[in-house]
Amino acid sequence: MSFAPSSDGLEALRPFNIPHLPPSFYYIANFITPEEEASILQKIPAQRWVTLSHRRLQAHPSTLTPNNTLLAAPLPPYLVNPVVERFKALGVFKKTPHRAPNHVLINEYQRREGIMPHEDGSAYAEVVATVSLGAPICLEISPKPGMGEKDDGSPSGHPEPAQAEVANEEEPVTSNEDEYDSEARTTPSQPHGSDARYKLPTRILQESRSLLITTSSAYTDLLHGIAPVDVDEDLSPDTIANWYLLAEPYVFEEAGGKNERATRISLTYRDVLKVSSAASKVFGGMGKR
Ligand SMILES: O=C(O)CCC(=O)C(=O)O
Ligand SMILES: [Fe+2]
Repeated sequence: MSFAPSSDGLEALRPFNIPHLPPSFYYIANFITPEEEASILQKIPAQRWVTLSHRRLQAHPSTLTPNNTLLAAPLPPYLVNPVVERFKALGVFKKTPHRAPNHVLINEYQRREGIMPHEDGSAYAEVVATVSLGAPICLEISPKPGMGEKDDGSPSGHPEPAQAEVANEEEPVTSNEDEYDSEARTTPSQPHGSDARYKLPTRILQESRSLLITTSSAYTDLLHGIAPVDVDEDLSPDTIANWYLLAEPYVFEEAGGKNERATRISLTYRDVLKVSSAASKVFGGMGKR
C-alpha cells in the first residue's frame, strides 16, 4: 500500500512532515519554551482530574455529551495563549469547521501508564494537535483493523471515560501490506542519505514541549496508543519515524536508545464538530419534554 502526497492543505507545516508514514503526521520540536511549559503545568487544575485505570485525564471546557456534543464555552486562557495563537500562525486548524480548536483533553501518564491503541473517531474534525509536557514518551502507530468499518459501533472511537478503554480491544494486526513505499513520499525535510523504511507499527517519539499534529488519513486510517512500560527501548533512526525531526536525539543515543519514563502530560487540541450553545441547549431540551 502506498499513499499519495497529502492533500490536507497544511503547506506551512511541510518542513515538519514525518516521512514514510501515511499522510499526515507533523512533528515540531520545541513548539513551546521551558518557561511556557512550566507555566501551563502549574495552571492545570488539580481538582479536575478524572482517574482511569491506566492514566488520569481532564476535559476542557467540559466532557462531551453522550451524543458527542460540546456545550459551547471558551477554553481557559492558559490553554489558548500561547498554544492556540501559534496554531493560527501555522494554519493548523484552518480547514476544520470552526477554524480553531474548541476542546482540549489533558492526559497524564505516570511511569508504566499508557493508553490502548485506538482512534479518536468521528466526534472531531480530522485534526488533533498534541502538546507534550514534562517528559518524553513514544506514541505507537498501527494500522486500523478492517479499515472502513466502524471500530466499535459507538459514535466515537475515542476513549473518554464513558466509552473508556474497552472500545478498542481489537486483534493485533498481522497484515504485512503496510510497508510504505519511501519513493512515494519524499519530503524536503527528510535528510538525504536516510534509507529508513517504516513498517507499521512504528513509533513517534514525543519530546517535552513538542507538538504532534495528526490529520487526514493518519487520523482516519491508523490507531495510536502508548505502551504501559517504564522504559521505551530500542530508540534509533530505524525505529522512530520522526527521528530526524527530534530536538535532542543525542539524549536517547547517550542513554543507549532508552527513554526512562517519567510523568508526562499531553494537551490534545481538537475541533468538536457538534457544538451547542447554552441557550439552544436549554430551549432545545425544553421543547422535547
Ligand atoms: O497522550 C497522548 O499523546 C495521546 C492521547 C490520546 O490519544 C487521546 O487523548 O485520544
Ligand atoms: Fe487518541
